[in-house]
Amino acid sequence: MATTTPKITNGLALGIGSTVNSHRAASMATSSLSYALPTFLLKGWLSRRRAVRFDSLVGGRLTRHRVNSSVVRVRATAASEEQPSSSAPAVENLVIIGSGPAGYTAAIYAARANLKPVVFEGYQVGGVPGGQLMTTTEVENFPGFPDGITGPDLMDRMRRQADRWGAELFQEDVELIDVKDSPFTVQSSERKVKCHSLIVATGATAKRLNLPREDEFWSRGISACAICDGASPLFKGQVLAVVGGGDTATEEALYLTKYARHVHLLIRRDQLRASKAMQDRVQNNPNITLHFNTETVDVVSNTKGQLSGILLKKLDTGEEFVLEAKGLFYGIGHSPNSQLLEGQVDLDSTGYLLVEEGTAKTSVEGVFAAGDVQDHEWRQAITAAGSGCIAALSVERYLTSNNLLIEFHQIETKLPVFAHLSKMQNASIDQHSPKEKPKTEEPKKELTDRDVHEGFDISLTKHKGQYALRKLYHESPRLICVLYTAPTCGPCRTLKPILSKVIDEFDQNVHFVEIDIEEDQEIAEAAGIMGTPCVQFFKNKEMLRLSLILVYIQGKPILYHGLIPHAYTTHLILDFWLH
Ligand SMILES: Cc1cc2nc3c(=O)[nH]c(=O)nc-3n(C[C@H](O)[C@H](O)[C@H](O)COP(=O)(O)OP(=O)(O)OC[C@H]3O[C@@H](n4cnc5c(N)ncnc54)[C@H](O)[C@@H]3O)c2cc1C
Ligand SMILES: NC(=O)c1ccc[n+]([C@@H]2O[C@H](COP(=O)([O-])OP(=O)(O)OC[C@H]3O[C@@H](n4cnc5c(N)ncnc54)[C@H](OP(=O)(O)O)[C@@H]3O)[C@@H](O)[C@H]2O)c1
Repeated sequence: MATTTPKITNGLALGIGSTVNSHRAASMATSSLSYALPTFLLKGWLSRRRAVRFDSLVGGRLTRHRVNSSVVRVRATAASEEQPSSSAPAVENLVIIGSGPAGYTAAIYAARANLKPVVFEGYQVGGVPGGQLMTTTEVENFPGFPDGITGPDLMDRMRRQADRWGAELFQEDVELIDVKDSPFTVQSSERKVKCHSLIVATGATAKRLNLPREDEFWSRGISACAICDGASPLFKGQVLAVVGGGDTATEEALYLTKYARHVHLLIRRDQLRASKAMQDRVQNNPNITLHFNTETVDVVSNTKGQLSGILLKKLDTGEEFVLEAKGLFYGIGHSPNSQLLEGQVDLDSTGYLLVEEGTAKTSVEGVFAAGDVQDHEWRQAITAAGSGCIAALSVERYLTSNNLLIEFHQIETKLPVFAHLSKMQNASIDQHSPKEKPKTEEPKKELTDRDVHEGFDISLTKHKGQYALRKLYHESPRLICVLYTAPTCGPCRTLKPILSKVIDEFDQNVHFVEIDIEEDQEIAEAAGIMGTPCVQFFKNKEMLRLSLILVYIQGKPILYHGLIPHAYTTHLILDFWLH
């Protein structure tokens, strides 16, 4: 964090240390591979741009402020205390790892207790930021929403609530923790944080079947997210299969009936594990066939190399046969995301974090666990949220009883200094912009009647829909970035605002088009989209094979099973193409 020389303004010593330190917006492969370019998710580029810190000397006391949207937080230390040097790493009260219902609930409680929790929301390990509910449609059992709420909406509300109360949110993966020495160390992809307490709320990740040909057809017929990929042209009007017998599998089967000709549910036992309500729904749906005692052995392909069927084995008779289907969706449960904790905290034999019964306490004092990572039984959004609350309240007690707690008071402020700082923050962001905006604006074209009718204006950077894409494909001299989304796709929501920010930086050099694959099926089909979100780039009527460029930029092979797990940044990709 670069801190400028403090200057005295109205009795405040201001040292602006914006957290802006990078323009990177790294990409992440999630579910689909389109030509050479896989699905993208971009890192929390914005999250590093939000905070402005300053210190003040008022009445002989050093006070640390942090301006963050509507809140100034004030940390008061006695005048006699040694003042921390700006380079000395502070020890945080609490770090929370995870951004599902458990992580955000813990963040809300801890922030309201003035602990100023640091939250690592995750980026590409352990699922999507926002957690498992980002991959579902309606959540009908979370109290307070009598008409239901979509998973992504619910998570968006929780995030905003945590943010509003001053939790410090970083969309980064935690890569390493050390809880053997106190204070603990938490190392993310971007920073190292010392803390007195830790809440692990890393949730769980969808399991794979590990079929012999799984890698070959992953994102080309096999998917673990019906909500993300079900609407893609590859699956529309086709016969599909879902494997699993729990709530996830039954929900996915029901969802897929919206698009598929017929759905087969492949259940390994002679009964479903799903809740009664879900069992009733699948059993009463004429578009779903249930196959009990059925093991999924492998997938088979046709002469064109497309997935064309599923090799099944009847466990009661031993008979093997091929079921014709164009897609296979996994709904076989989740494994706890506890790899980080191995060797640090006690886990059970299946990897779940062990907690003292009825508490959030793990085997290490000061380390607490919440949500699915410690719960192999209930695994619901509300139980995860509840355990997040318990963990945060436990942390508060722990810090108080060990005399470690430093309070960060929340002051809702309309102080002039806030407005002043906001301006400085914006200035600081502009200052850090990697590129000057071009001095000469592209001349606006005259609008034709058709343009007006369709609302198309080529001088604008951002567009929507296939008409715009066709026009730009033929007429735009710029790099065209196309984002394919689906209305129910949670990861698309995570990606959109971040990608939009990256596009803003390259404003006059790029055209951006969002294609809703449900609305513009034809173009999604022509583009070979197999899942969402998916990004493609075009220049001079040619699609750019970016994976090759990514390899070239990084100077080492980064393709992994056809996806880019930790690729270079879209920012750099755009940079490369623009220069
Ligand atoms: C398709 C589907 C539908 C569901 N529908 C419902 C429903 O309708 N009602 C209901 O009650 N429950 C539902 N559930 C279950 C519910 O989603 C989970 O019980 C709940 O999300 C668990 O919350 P969590 O906070 O423990 O973890 P998760 O939601 O799994 O979140 C974990 C978070 O940790 C982050 N993370 C992981 N590793 C790291 C790391 N190293 N660094 C930083 N961050 C990391 C991930 O990015 C993720 O954000 C559903 C589950 C699925 C899969
Ligand atoms: N609407 C909702 O409320 C909702 C929606 C989704 C999830 N959830 C909750 O989230 C939690 C997780 O649910 P889930 O459905 O993801 O997981 P789950 O309850 O653990 O069910 C997993 C299913 O997959 C089967 N399975 C596991 N491994 C398999 C394999 N290798 N081959 C074939 N089948 C296999 C299991 O079979 P067996 O039964 O034989 O073990 C089981 O039927 C649950 O607590 C659930 O209630 C709730």
